[in-house]
Amino acid sequence: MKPLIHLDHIQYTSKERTILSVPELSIFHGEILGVMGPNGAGKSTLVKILSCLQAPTSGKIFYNGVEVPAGNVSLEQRRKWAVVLQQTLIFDTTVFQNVAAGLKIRKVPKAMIKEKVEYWLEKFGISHLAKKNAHQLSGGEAQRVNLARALILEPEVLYLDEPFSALDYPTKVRLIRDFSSILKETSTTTVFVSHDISEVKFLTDRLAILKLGEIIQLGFTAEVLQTPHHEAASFLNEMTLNLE
Ligand SMILES: Nc1ncnc2c1ncn2[C@@H]1O[C@H](COP(=O)(O)OP(=O)(O)OP(=O)(O)O)[C@@H](O)[C@H]1O
Repeated sequence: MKPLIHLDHIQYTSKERTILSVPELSIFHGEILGVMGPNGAGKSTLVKILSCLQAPTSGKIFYNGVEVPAGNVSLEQRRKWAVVLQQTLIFDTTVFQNVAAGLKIRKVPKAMIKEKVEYWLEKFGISHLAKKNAHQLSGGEAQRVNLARALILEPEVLYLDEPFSALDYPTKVRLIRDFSSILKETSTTTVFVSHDISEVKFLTDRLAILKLGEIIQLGFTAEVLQTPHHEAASFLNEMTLNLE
């Protein structure tokens, strides 16, 4: 199977320090790839390089088999993906206008914007908030707006960098359940950075464990979690430590 995205000998160095070194990584159409690893392992750097927010120091990125000029990506190419971060980037206007923002920039006709926004507000269970100022939302509501704003653009790839980490547990569970069915329905190829094993177990098809800028294990999520290799095992054990 031909990958949607392929990294070939990607390195990112800063002040002679290697922050990321990925000899090879393929991401396939419709899959949800989880990325876990300790603080500073290079997870966000990987997402920034995959989404061309940051150019690698060396190496090549292929999208649908075609090399992407990492430092000089066209707007058309950039619009094929959406990035959602932990901090919600909400504009000081209504929820409706927040979700509509990307379509307006793309000059989509008004009637179609209305139809699409209503559809996505409904999908994320926030139709009742359409007229509310988005700055008055709870964290969970704001993250729903953020995700709706990304998915309304029908991105070919969705990059999520710890989008649920600021939410309380029940809010997180409800949002992840809704979000998981939306991702399955839309078959959106997704890269999902998380610190939470249960999130990763529930949402992802494959899992990459990163340590000191290198992928130390990559495989089907259930297999990686059940039979982690030596170094991945010690990281996963630390993740499940409790205070008792
Ligand atoms: N542009 C940069 N210049 C210099 N150092 C950087 C740069 N970007 C990241 N780093 C460093 O690279 C390492 C990896 O950072 P990154 O944010 O990718 O890690 P992470 O795995 O996402 O961490 P966390 O779990 O804490 O969010 C860190 O030590 C960080 O300080």
